[in-house]
Amino acid sequence: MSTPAATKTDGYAEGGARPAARARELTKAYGSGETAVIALDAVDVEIERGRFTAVMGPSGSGKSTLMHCLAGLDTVSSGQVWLGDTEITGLDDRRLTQLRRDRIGFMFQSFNLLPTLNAAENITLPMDIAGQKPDPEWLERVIDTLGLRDRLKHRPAQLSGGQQQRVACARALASRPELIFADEPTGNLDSRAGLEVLTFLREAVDELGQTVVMVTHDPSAAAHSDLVLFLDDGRIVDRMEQPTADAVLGRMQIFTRAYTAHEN
Ligand SMILES: Nc1ncnc2c1ncn2[C@@H]1O[C@H](COP(=O)(O)OP(=O)(O)OP(=O)(O)O)[C@@H](O)[C@H]1O
Repeated sequence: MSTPAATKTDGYAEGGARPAARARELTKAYGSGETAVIALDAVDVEIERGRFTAVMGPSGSGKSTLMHCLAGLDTVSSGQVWLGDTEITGLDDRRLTQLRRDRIGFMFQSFNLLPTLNAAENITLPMDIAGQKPDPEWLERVIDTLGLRDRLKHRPAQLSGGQQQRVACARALASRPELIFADEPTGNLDSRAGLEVLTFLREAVDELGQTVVMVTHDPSAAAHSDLVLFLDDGRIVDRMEQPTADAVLGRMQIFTRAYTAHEN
């Protein structure tokens, strides 16, 4: 059954739970003067803890920029960003790097696995670099939830695309981050492997209590989330709770129609 898009359009969560991340009046411009591109235009958003949020919108609408600014991977032009209770706008590089390392897990379209390391070594690599010890109980749980138990000694070349992405997912989860950002995590996968990854992200939220933010172009991927935020032209223009692929597709088509009407 399709869920109609809610009328609330400011991207703010209902209720009072402490958000995993939030931004206020977040503006990001690339370049300056007449050639400046406003990638994000005074965005207010809250990422709810323990939920799976998808970010959708046309190409160039600002999805990746929003994710990068929320994750402290990119500087903002104005406005404020918080990770948990910590305001990250204004932090120096050293503290920002530390905060990202301690609190955030990343999954990108390219898995960024090291070919010479086996799956187990790839999973713990960021923690090894940081000189941190994974919580063994947690790591075991992640490995089992992701079905990687019998693949731990395999190198990336000996794994399927879906298995490689699961290793990337386990790596993102290994340090038990407060927040996982996934940028098109199914973009390079066939539909079966993509479904596996989405199922595991869902399980990370439902069974492991993680918070996930995923940028995607794919309505059926977004249907695995709890909430879809729609971006257009650097603004959050809509949100949809309990999305279905059909409802998301219908909402995306409104963008396409708007552009076509604009061009004609
Ligand atoms: N480094 C950059 N320099 C200049 N402009 C940029 C840069 N990065 C992004 N932009 C511009 O900012 C806007 C938003 O880009 P962004 O990558 O966030 O969009 P997106 O919604 O993720 O797009 P896509 O779906 O195509 O990946 C676009 O107009 C883009 O051209």
